[in-house]
Amino acid sequence: MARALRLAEAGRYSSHPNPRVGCVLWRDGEIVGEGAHLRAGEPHAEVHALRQAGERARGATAFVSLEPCNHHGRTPPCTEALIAAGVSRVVAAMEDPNPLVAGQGLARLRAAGIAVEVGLLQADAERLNRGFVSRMRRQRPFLILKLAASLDGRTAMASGESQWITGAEARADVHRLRAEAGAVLTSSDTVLADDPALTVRLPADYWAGRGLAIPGATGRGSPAAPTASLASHAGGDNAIHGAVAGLRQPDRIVLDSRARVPASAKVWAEGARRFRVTTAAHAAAPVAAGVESLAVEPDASGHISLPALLPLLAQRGVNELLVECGPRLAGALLASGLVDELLLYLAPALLGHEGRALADLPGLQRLDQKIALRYIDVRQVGRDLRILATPEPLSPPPRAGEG
Ligand SMILES: NC(=O)C1=CN([C@@H]2O[C@H](COP(=O)(O)OP(=O)(O)OC[C@H]3O[C@@H](n4cnc5c(N)ncnc54)[C@H](OP(=O)(O)O)[C@@H]3O)[C@@H](O)[C@H]2O)C=CC1
Ligand SMILES: Nc1c(N[C@@H]2O[C@H](COP(=O)(O)O)[C@@H](O)[C@H]2O)[nH]c(=O)[nH]c1=O
Repeated sequence: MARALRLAEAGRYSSHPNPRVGCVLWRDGEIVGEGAHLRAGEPHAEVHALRQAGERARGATAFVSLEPCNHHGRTPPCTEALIAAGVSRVVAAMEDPNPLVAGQGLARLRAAGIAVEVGLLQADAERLNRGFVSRMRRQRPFLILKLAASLDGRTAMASGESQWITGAEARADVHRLRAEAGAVLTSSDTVLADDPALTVRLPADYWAGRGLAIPGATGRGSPAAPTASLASHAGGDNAIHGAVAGLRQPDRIVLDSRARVPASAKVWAEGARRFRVTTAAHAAAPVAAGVESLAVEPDASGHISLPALLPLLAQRGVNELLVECGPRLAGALLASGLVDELLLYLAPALLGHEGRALADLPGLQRLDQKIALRYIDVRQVGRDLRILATPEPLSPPPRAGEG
């Protein structure tokens, strides 16, 4: 199963909106077939593994990182393929949270007389597909808030100047996060201040240095284009040995309640799905060609209602949402309890008290109102520190007469 999970990693940058899935077929003490799901619409991991195994699949055990599908989607059901191939046992790391599958795949296999087990390395499997799991179970994407700051927590100078606070390695790490995410979200104010591209721009040697060969990654300096080709390897059915599928560019989403972002903004450049989110009152305002305009009701502050927006993004297939914004939206997100993970890049520099804060959290007066975090991982990336933290659940507001 550990091998199946490693194989699933091959789809980390490409399987979106589908989950990352790997499959190993095991018979008489050896691997007879293996595969990974690389792209929506292309064969599932089980199909690749069965093709590689051929007749040797008969009587084999299939280790799959996710319950095999039992429905006709863009490809036929994997359950039928496993049954037809004569597999005798299926071990799945987790049930598929997709309501179209949700146990039915395992039930179908059992009904066909196949021995079925579920739950081996389940926590790893859930972590690998945390975005897909969030979209299916919570009807919203897994939300990662990324911020870059100086050691004294400043995200920009008072003038708004912020490029660059962190170094090249840390910024490359952010591009890797973008490549992994289904979508990158920012705000009107950040677009107006920075005119960000929000693209993945990583040279081929970045990936090669990580043991990954990504066809379509570019030579140093030029933008990475999405690619449809796969790396191939001798003897296998799909590209899974130390390779991942081609890069895709994440969707770009701009919160722009009053439709202030001009059509000339770099974020609207072609190469990915693009969404402008306004309030209904501004939904008809002109928008750049190829950009879908979404209307969401404002919240009490007059801005886009964040809890109302996230299900719309889930409906559009966004599994993991990376937010790259300034202190006001960051504060609003943290205060709303919608942040699943905070990634903070801290530069070895001090920018002084006049610089912009990390997160504006108006109304905090008492220590018990703090946004509490838990450090998950701390490491150095180039010259900067990278802190991965998760917010603790928000404490309920004090009742009248308390505090
Ligand atoms: N160091 C870093 O990591 C980064 C730094 N920056 C810097 O940050 C500065 C911009 O920061 P800032 O002005 O705070 O902008 P933000 O990126 O925090 O965005 C503010 C905008 O977000 C929207 N917004 C605010 N509150 C809410 C809410 N409660 N719900 C929904 N939407 C909300 C509003 O858009 P609307 O008005 O359309 O409703 C508002 O104008 C720039 O100088 C930029 O260079 C930017 C990104 C990253
Ligand atoms: N200043 C700053 C960051 N700023 C973020 O990067 C965006 C620019 O993206 P792009 O145009 O695609 O390069 C910008 O709008 C802001 O969200 N990021 C960092 O990792 N480190 C930094 O020091």
